[in-house]
Amino acid sequence: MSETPTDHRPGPGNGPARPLLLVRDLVKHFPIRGGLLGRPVGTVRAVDGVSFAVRAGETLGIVGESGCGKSTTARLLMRLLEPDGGGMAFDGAPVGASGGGMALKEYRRQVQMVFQDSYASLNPRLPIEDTIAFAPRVHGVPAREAGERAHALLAAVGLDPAQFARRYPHELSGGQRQRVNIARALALNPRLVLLDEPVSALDKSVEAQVLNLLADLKERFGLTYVFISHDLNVVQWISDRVLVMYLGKVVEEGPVEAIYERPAHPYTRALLASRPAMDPARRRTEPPLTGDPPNPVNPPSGCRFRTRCPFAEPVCAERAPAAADLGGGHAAACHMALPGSGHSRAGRLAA
Ligand SMILES: Nc1ncnc2c1ncn2[C@@H]1O[C@H](COP(=O)(O)OP(=O)(O)OP(=O)(O)O)[C@@H](O)[C@H]1O
Repeated sequence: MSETPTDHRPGPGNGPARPLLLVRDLVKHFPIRGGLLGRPVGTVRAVDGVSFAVRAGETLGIVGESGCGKSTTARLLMRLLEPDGGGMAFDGAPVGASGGGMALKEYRRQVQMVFQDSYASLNPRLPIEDTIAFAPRVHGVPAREAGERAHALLAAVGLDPAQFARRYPHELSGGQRQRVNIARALALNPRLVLLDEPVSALDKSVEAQVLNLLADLKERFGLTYVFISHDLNVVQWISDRVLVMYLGKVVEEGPVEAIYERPAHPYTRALLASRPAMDPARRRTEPPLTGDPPNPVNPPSGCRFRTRCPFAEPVCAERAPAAADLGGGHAAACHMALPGSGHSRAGRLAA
């Protein structure tokens, strides 16, 4: 390929509602070792039964406080970590499963990732055109073609190849380095790009430029994004649908308008009330988020948010809430959120 990546925009019979990635009951527990012998003394339940779908052509935002399992989920999706339970299917094929599934090598070509730390993910000893051309070379693309692809991608991310191709990472600004990382992620013509806090380390003005670039590239190449961030404003701007995580669980998901205008889970409501640009009138009526999340080694029984939830009732300690379908693809895992649950607060929370 001498030009930029293939256009993956959905064609006839290939509509945007089709799940490109299906994630079911994903689990990752990290053992904690202690003492001189390094014996297991506990388990961090980083991701604890997470299910969702990413539809072709959409941007799925994943939000939640630090430590809720966003990055672990991304690393599981990339298969940089092996899940302890659950699985994934890409375009209908089970990923990494023996017999008939999609081989990890092919999956890793179709799914690429951009990390927060723009410097750490680039090889400091390689000119950036060689970094971008590296993966295509490994996949057997001839050197000249891989070089042409690198130049086309540099141009696509707004870096003039004549000026930038032979530069090293330390000769670039943070925003320019993140553009190179985006170009590198597109070099194998992926269909899904996982973006883990891709703009969190950038100044606000540069952040806006990189977000606009990501939106343009998505449109131009028909990409699908999973966009992970703790910044609710950024997620609102870029996402079509949003997944809210708390202590290794999905607590709410839905179209971006539903999550931001009609949040149903007390955690989502508190998160939104805590963000800086929150509408002052609404902020006054919402209980703010207080304290830190509990230790994921020993999460609360029942609903994990109950220890910080102003609406918690005895039932919340007794059993974990199932996801209540609120219509239109909006769901919340809260005993109080299900309309018709008969609970006194149901109307108040779902209103
Ligand atoms: N390799 C590991 N070994 C042990 N615990 C880990 C490991 N990686 C992550 N964790 C723990 O798993 C939990 C989830 O971490 P994760 O990085 O996925 O959260 P996050 O939502 O991405 O947070 P942040 O925004 O701070 O990166 C945390 O309690 C974290 O300390």
